[in-house]
Amino acid sequence: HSFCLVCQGPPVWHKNYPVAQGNRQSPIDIIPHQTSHDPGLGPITLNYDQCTSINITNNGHSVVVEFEDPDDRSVILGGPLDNPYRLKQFHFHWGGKGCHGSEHTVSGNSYASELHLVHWNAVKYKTFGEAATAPDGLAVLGIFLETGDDHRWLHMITDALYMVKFKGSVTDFKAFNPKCLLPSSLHYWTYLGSLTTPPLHESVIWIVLKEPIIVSEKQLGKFRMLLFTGEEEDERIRMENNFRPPQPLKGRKVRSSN
Ligand SMILES: CC(C)NC[C@H](O)COc1ccc(S(N)(=O)=O)cc1
Ligand SMILES: [Zn+2]
Repeated sequence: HSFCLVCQGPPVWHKNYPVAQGNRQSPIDIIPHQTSHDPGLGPITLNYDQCTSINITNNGHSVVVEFEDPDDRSVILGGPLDNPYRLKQFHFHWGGKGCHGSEHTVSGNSYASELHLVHWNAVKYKTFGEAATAPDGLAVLGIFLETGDDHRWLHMITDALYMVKFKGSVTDFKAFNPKCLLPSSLHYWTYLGSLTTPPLHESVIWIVLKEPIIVSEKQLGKFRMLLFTGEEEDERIRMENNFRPPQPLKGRKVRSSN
């Protein structure tokens, strides 16, 4: 079964996607004391105030909230970025009950889950698809999720998950501003990497926030009621452990904002 990360997952992706064994694959294990502090790295800015989410969908790999991106209404800028990058979608990766599910790890430790806010360089490229194949085409902001108290805004997402239980389902999800999912500090690590699922394009400038957000086990559990399988399939496989393990650093530098 294609979704099973054991039989058809990361270990065999290189057969159809040889770039899986490339020199700038993601995620990676971030070792903080081995990162280089770069005083030239400024802060990142998220201009999400004119945010226009459209829908929420189960694409068989994750749950994705998509945005209208006809102009620079919602952009990330600064930090390692030479241009503003437009918000296209955000999605999550998570584990099974009680076990961890982040993609990036920190000194070998993984978090319960990881949120990815996916942006594309609309200054240099005409479409997301074109940007997704260019070395400076995408900027993904990674935010770790740690279990603890309820997150006061995450319920807006988890309350909608029952509507997109099956692979291929989509439902309206308007006017959600992901700024409410940010931690208090925007300090980050940054490095050059890739998409963490096929086609694994080496087109991502990764910006991983150091501070996790706190969500409850109950909220996280609602992600695990999603299914990898479609409504018409008789097998019902829970969507969990949809994360790629860390990949070789291959000599890359990880920089730290401060
Ligand atoms: C190549 C384009 C057109 N299609 C890409 C496809 O939608 C997958 O897009 C993505 C987008 C983001 C990521 S992650 N986990 O690295 O943030 C993975 C795959
Ligand atoms: Zn992702």
